[in-house]
Amino acid sequence: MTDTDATVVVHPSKQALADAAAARLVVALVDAQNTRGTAHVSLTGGSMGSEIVRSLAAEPARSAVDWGAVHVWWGDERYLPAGDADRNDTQNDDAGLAGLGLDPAHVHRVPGPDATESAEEAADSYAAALREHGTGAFDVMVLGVGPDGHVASLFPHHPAAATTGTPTVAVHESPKPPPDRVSLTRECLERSREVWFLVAGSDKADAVRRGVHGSPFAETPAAHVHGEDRTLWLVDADAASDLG
Ligand SMILES: O=C1O[C@H](COP(=O)(O)O)[C@@H](O)[C@H](O)[C@H]1O
Repeated sequence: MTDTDATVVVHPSKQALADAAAARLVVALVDAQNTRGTAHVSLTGGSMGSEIVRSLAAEPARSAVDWGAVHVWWGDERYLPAGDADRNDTQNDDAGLAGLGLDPAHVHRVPGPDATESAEEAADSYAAALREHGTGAFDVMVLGVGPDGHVASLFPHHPAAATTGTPTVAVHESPKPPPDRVSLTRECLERSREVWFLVAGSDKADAVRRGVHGSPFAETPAAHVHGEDRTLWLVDADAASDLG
Protein backbone atom coordinates (compact mmCIF):
# COMPACT_ATOMS: atom_id res chain seq x y z
CA MET A 1 0.00 0.00 0.00
CA THR A 2 1.14 3.57 -0.62
CA ASP A 3 1.13 5.85 2.42
CA THR A 4 -0.52 8.65 0.42
CA ASP A 5 -2.89 8.30 -2.49
CA ALA A 6 -1.50 9.06 -5.91
CA THR A 7 -3.30 9.70 -9.19
CA VAL A 8 -2.12 7.91 -12.32
CA VAL A 9 -2.64 9.47 -15.75
CA VAL A 10 -1.72 7.27 -18.71
CA HIS A 11 -0.79 8.83 -22.05
CA PRO A 12 -0.58 6.92 -25.33
CA SER A 13 3.06 7.79 -26.08
CA LYS A 14 6.15 9.41 -24.63
CA GLN A 15 5.59 12.47 -26.82
CA ALA A 16 1.95 12.79 -25.73
CA LEU A 17 3.10 12.50 -22.11
CA ALA A 18 5.71 15.25 -22.52
CA ASP A 19 3.28 17.56 -24.32
CA ALA A 20 0.48 17.04 -21.80
CA ALA A 21 2.86 17.52 -18.86
CA ALA A 22 4.16 20.76 -20.40
CA ALA A 23 0.61 22.07 -20.86
CA ARG A 24 -0.19 21.04 -17.28
CA LEU A 25 2.91 22.88 -16.06
CA VAL A 26 1.91 26.08 -17.84
CA VAL A 27 -1.45 26.02 -16.05
CA ALA A 28 0.18 25.24 -12.68
CA LEU A 29 2.65 28.12 -13.07
CA VAL A 30 -0.09 30.55 -14.11
CA ASP A 31 -2.21 29.49 -11.13
CA ALA A 32 0.75 29.85 -8.74
CA GLN A 33 1.57 33.31 -10.06
CA ASN A 34 -2.07 34.32 -9.85
CA THR A 35 -2.13 33.30 -6.17
CA ARG A 36 1.37 34.16 -4.95
CA GLY A 37 2.93 36.38 -7.63
CA THR A 38 5.82 33.99 -8.21
CA ALA A 39 6.13 30.30 -9.00
CA HIS A 40 8.75 27.75 -7.97
CA VAL A 41 9.28 24.65 -10.10
CA SER A 42 11.88 21.96 -9.64
CA LEU A 43 13.03 20.18 -12.79
CA THR A 44 14.67 16.83 -13.34
CA GLY A 45 17.27 15.13 -15.48
CA GLY A 46 17.13 11.79 -17.19
CA SER A 47 15.04 10.64 -20.11
CA MET A 48 11.89 12.68 -19.39
CA GLY A 49 13.60 15.71 -17.83
CA SER A 50 14.47 17.32 -21.10
CA GLU A 51 11.38 16.06 -22.91
CA ILE A 52 9.06 18.21 -20.80
CA VAL A 53 11.31 21.25 -21.30
CA ARG A 54 11.37 20.63 -25.07
CA SER A 55 7.57 20.44 -25.12
CA LEU A 56 7.32 23.53 -22.90
CA ALA A 57 9.47 25.52 -25.30
CA ALA A 58 7.07 24.60 -28.11
CA GLU A 59 3.84 25.01 -26.09
CA PRO A 60 1.83 27.95 -27.53
CA ALA A 61 0.24 28.70 -24.14
CA ARG A 62 3.67 29.29 -22.55
CA SER A 63 3.22 33.03 -23.16
CA ALA A 64 0.57 33.02 -20.39
CA VAL A 65 3.40 32.57 -17.85
CA ASP A 66 5.43 35.50 -16.52
CA TRP A 67 8.73 33.67 -16.95
CA GLY A 68 10.69 36.46 -15.26
CA ALA A 69 8.85 35.57 -12.04
CA VAL A 70 9.45 31.81 -12.22
CA HIS A 71 12.13 30.26 -10.00
CA VAL A 72 13.72 27.09 -11.34
CA TRP A 73 15.42 24.45 -9.16
CA TRP A 74 16.58 20.88 -9.70
CA GLY A 75 15.70 17.80 -7.64
CA ASP A 76 19.20 16.52 -8.19
CA GLU A 77 22.34 17.29 -10.12
CA ARG A 78 25.30 15.28 -11.30
CA TYR A 79 28.43 16.75 -9.64
CA LEU A 80 30.14 17.85 -12.85
CA PRO A 81 31.47 21.24 -14.01
CA ALA A 82 29.06 23.92 -15.24
CA GLY A 83 28.16 23.31 -18.86
CA ASP A 84 29.10 19.60 -18.81
CA ALA A 85 26.88 17.75 -21.26
CA ASP A 86 25.96 15.18 -18.59
CA ARG A 87 24.65 17.72 -16.11
CA ASN A 88 20.87 17.80 -15.74
CA ASP A 89 20.74 21.60 -16.06
CA THR A 90 22.85 21.58 -19.23
CA GLN A 91 20.52 19.03 -20.81
CA ASN A 92 17.49 21.11 -19.79
CA ASP A 93 19.16 24.27 -21.16
CA ASP A 94 19.83 22.54 -24.46
CA ALA A 95 16.20 21.38 -24.60
CA GLY A 96 15.00 25.00 -24.57
CA LEU A 97 15.06 26.23 -20.98
CA ALA A 98 17.37 29.06 -21.97
CA GLY A 99 14.81 30.39 -24.46
CA LEU A 100 11.87 30.69 -22.08
CA GLY A 101 12.75 34.16 -20.81
CA LEU A 102 13.75 33.21 -17.28
CA ASP A 103 15.67 35.66 -15.09
CA PRO A 104 19.13 34.02 -14.70
CA ALA A 105 19.08 35.10 -11.03
CA HIS A 106 16.03 32.87 -10.56
CA VAL A 107 17.64 29.79 -12.07
CA HIS A 108 19.12 28.01 -9.05
CA ARG A 109 21.83 25.64 -10.21
CA VAL A 110 23.77 23.21 -8.04
CA PRO A 111 27.43 24.25 -8.19
CA GLY A 112 29.89 21.76 -9.65
CA PRO A 113 33.54 20.92 -9.02
CA ASP A 114 34.59 24.04 -10.96
CA ALA A 115 33.07 26.17 -8.17
CA THR A 116 33.30 23.98 -5.05
CA GLU A 117 35.79 21.62 -3.40
CA SER A 118 33.39 18.72 -2.90
CA ALA A 119 29.85 17.49 -3.45
CA GLU A 120 29.30 18.21 0.26
CA GLU A 121 30.19 21.86 -0.25
CA ALA A 122 27.89 21.98 -3.30
CA ALA A 123 25.07 20.43 -1.28
CA ASP A 124 25.57 23.02 1.49
CA SER A 125 25.61 25.87 -1.02
CA TYR A 126 22.39 24.60 -2.64
CA ALA A 127 20.79 24.22 0.79
CA ALA A 128 21.69 27.84 1.57
CA ALA A 129 20.00 28.98 -1.66
CA LEU A 130 16.92 26.97 -0.76
CA ARG A 131 16.82 28.48 2.74
CA GLU A 132 16.98 31.99 1.24
CA HIS A 133 13.76 31.17 -0.58
CA GLY A 134 11.97 29.46 2.29
CA THR A 135 13.08 25.88 1.58
CA GLY A 136 10.09 24.16 0.31
CA ALA A 137 7.78 26.49 -1.42
CA PHE A 138 7.89 24.38 -4.56
CA ASP A 139 4.68 24.66 -6.51
CA VAL A 140 5.58 21.71 -8.72
CA MET A 141 8.28 19.10 -8.21
CA VAL A 142 8.90 17.32 -11.52
CA LEU A 143 10.67 14.00 -11.03
CA GLY A 144 11.87 11.11 -13.16
CA VAL A 145 12.10 7.55 -11.91
CA GLY A 146 14.90 5.11 -12.75
CA PRO A 147 14.21 1.46 -13.63
CA ASP A 148 15.56 0.62 -10.16
CA GLY A 149 13.00 2.93 -8.49
CA HIS A 150 15.40 5.76 -7.73
CA VAL A 151 14.10 9.30 -7.63
CA ALA A 152 16.27 12.42 -7.89
CA SER A 153 19.58 10.88 -6.70
CA LEU A 154 18.00 8.82 -3.91
CA PHE A 155 18.96 5.28 -4.92
CA PRO A 156 17.61 2.01 -3.48
CA HIS A 157 19.68 0.69 -0.57
CA HIS A 158 22.05 3.68 -0.75
CA PRO A 159 22.73 5.24 2.67
CA ALA A 160 22.40 8.82 1.34
CA ALA A 161 18.76 8.14 0.45
CA ALA A 162 17.81 7.92 4.13
CA THR A 163 19.29 11.33 5.04
CA THR A 164 17.05 13.48 7.23
CA GLY A 165 17.25 16.89 8.92
CA THR A 166 18.68 18.71 5.91
CA PRO A 167 17.25 19.70 2.52
CA THR A 168 20.20 18.41 0.47
CA VAL A 169 22.67 15.55 0.51
CA ALA A 170 25.91 14.71 -1.27
CA VAL A 171 25.76 11.30 -2.93
CA HIS A 172 28.87 9.25 -3.64
CA GLU A 173 29.25 5.88 -5.34
CA SER A 174 25.98 6.34 -7.19
CA PRO A 175 25.08 3.07 -8.93
CA LYS A 176 24.30 5.15 -12.04
CA PRO A 177 27.11 7.30 -13.43
CA PRO A 178 28.43 9.79 -12.64
CA PRO A 179 29.28 8.55 -9.12
CA ASP A 180 29.16 11.95 -7.38
CA ARG A 181 25.90 13.83 -7.16
CA VAL A 182 23.85 16.26 -5.08
CA SER A 183 20.22 15.49 -4.30
CA LEU A 184 17.32 16.99 -2.46
CA THR A 185 16.42 14.75 0.45
CA ARG A 186 13.07 13.02 0.64
CA GLU A 187 11.79 15.54 3.19
CA CYS A 188 12.74 18.44 0.90
CA LEU A 189 11.23 16.80 -2.19
CA GLU A 190 8.00 16.53 -0.23
CA ARG A 191 7.88 20.24 0.57
CA SER A 192 6.04 20.62 -2.71
CA ARG A 193 2.43 21.40 -3.33
CA GLU A 194 2.44 18.96 -6.21
CA VAL A 195 4.81 16.10 -7.02
CA TRP A 196 4.71 14.85 -10.61
CA PHE A 197 6.50 11.67 -11.66
CA LEU A 198 7.11 11.61 -15.41
CA VAL A 199 7.87 8.10 -16.59
CA ALA A 200 8.02 6.52 -20.05
CA GLY A 201 9.13 3.15 -21.39
CA SER A 202 8.59 -0.52 -20.67
CA ASP A 203 11.92 -0.70 -18.79
CA LYS A 204 10.23 1.45 -16.11
CA ALA A 205 7.03 -0.62 -15.83
CA ASP A 206 8.12 -2.50 -12.72
CA ALA A 207 9.35 0.68 -11.01
CA VAL A 208 6.01 2.36 -11.77
CA ARG A 209 4.11 -0.62 -10.37
CA ARG A 210 6.15 -0.50 -7.15
CA GLY A 211 5.88 3.28 -6.97
CA VAL A 212 2.12 3.31 -7.36
CA HIS A 213 1.13 0.13 -5.50
CA GLY A 214 3.75 0.37 -2.77
CA SER A 215 7.18 -0.97 -1.92
CA PRO A 216 9.56 -0.41 1.01
CA PHE A 217 11.51 2.87 0.91
CA ALA A 218 14.86 1.07 0.76
CA GLU A 219 13.77 -0.76 -2.40
CA THR A 220 11.78 1.97 -4.15
CA PRO A 221 12.45 5.49 -2.87
CA ALA A 222 10.03 6.87 -5.50
CA ALA A 223 7.12 5.12 -3.75
CA HIS A 224 7.63 7.38 -0.72
CA VAL A 225 7.68 10.89 -2.19
CA HIS A 226 4.36 12.72 -2.11
CA GLY A 227 3.09 16.21 -2.75
CA GLU A 228 1.35 18.18 0.01
CA ASP A 229 -1.72 18.68 -2.17
CA ARG A 230 -1.34 16.11 -4.93
CA THR A 231 0.89 13.34 -6.27
CA LEU A 232 0.62 12.53 -9.95
CA TRP A 233 2.15 9.65 -11.87
CA LEU A 234 2.15 10.88 -15.47
CA VAL A 235 3.15 7.87 -17.51
CA ASP A 236 3.05 6.50 -21.04
CA ALA A 237 1.26 3.26 -21.90
CA ASP A 238 4.50 1.23 -21.82
CA ALA A 239 5.42 2.43 -18.33
CA ALA A 240 1.84 1.68 -17.18
CA SER A 241 1.85 -1.86 -18.54
CA ASP A 242 2.38 -3.58 -15.15
CA LEU A 243 -0.29 -1.59 -13.31
CA GLY A 244 -3.01 -4.10 -14.07
O1 LIG B 1 20.38 10.10 -13.17
C1 LIG B 1 19.22 10.48 -13.10
O2 LIG B 1 18.23 9.58 -13.30
C2 LIG B 1 16.85 9.84 -13.03
C3 LIG B 1 16.01 8.97 -13.97
O3 LIG B 1 16.58 9.06 -15.26
P1 LIG B 1 16.11 8.16 -16.48
O4 LIG B 1 17.09 8.47 -17.58
O5 LIG B 1 16.12 6.73 -16.06
O6 LIG B 1 14.73 8.62 -16.82
C4 LIG B 1 16.54 11.33 -13.15
O7 LIG B 1 15.25 11.58 -12.71
C5 LIG B 1 17.57 12.11 -12.34
O8 LIG B 1 17.27 13.49 -12.36
C6 LIG B 1 18.91 11.90 -12.94
O9 LIG B 1 19.95 12.58 -12.26
